[in-house]
Amino acid sequence: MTARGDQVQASTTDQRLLGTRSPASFVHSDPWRVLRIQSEFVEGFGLLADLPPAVTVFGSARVARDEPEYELGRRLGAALADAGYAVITGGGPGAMEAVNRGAREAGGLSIGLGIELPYEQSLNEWVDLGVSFRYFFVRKTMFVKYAEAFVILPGGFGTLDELFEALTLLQTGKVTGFPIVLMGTGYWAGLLDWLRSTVLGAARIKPGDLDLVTLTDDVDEAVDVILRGTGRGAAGAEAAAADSADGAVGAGTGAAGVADSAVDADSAVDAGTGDVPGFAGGTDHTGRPLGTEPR
Ligand SMILES: C/C(=C\CNc1ncnc2c1ncn2[C@@H]1O[C@H](COP(=O)(O)O)[C@@H](O)[C@H]1O)CO
Repeated sequence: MTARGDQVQASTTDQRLLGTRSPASFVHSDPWRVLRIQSEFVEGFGLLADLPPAVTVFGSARVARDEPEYELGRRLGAALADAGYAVITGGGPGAMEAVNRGAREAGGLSIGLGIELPYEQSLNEWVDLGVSFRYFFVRKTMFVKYAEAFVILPGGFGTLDELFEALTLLQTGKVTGFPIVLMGTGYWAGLLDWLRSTVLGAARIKPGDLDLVTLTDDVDEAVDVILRGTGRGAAGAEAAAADSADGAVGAGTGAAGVADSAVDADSAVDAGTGDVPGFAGGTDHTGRPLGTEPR
């Protein structure tokens, strides 16, 4: 910038920064919030950049520990860990806790991306690596950017929001080769019927849009769909071979991709060893800040 004559200010930027005490209300202004938003992205990217291949699982915060859905989440977390995936959840109670718990118990990496809520809320005790976000939209970016697939367990508004965001990202081609598995045939049947009869009936979606999800009650099938859809393991190699024989390319085939230039192609995933080179900035399951030591 050049300022001459009347445009020259009486003080320098440094003088104003160092010499004036801003009113506290400044921290509630939008420019200040932009900095906070940026810092959440930086913290999230920094924490998660070196994750091994991961799957994000959504589901109700209100599932009790003695409900069958809790057991389902726990088995799913364990099966994903056994298949070599880190597991990412919202870090809360209910189905999120069940999935984190299953992953930890099976020796997998259990991640929780919490959200600041009006009432006190901490990450569940089964989270090994976690961070809490102020802003839903920043947290949502992390769920997509650092996972190769979504599994959606039965849930309420939060889960439905996450399901439909995932569907929209796939439908609009913002992400590709990104399996979405809905678990709980009985729970989701009514919604899928309505989508088929009313939404598809009114031509508000196209027939292929309903093929973007796989519906199952079977944990092994869910994992198999993910391995195939992301081109991993024996199931993935088989699916890739079938694709190349058919010359077919499309959603659910080949390695997962993200059709957004903001997302790095080489997102530092160490698929070879599954090692997690070193995390800083998060908390462990006791709430202690994680150090910079490699795990
Ligand atoms: C309501 C209760 C706790 C809320 N705590 C949450 N912690 C973390 N993530 C949450 C929480 N509530 C909703 N979410 C997100 O939405 C999905 C669950 O929403 P639903 O309406 O319960 O289906 C979940 O996947 C999270 O990402 C009770 O203590």
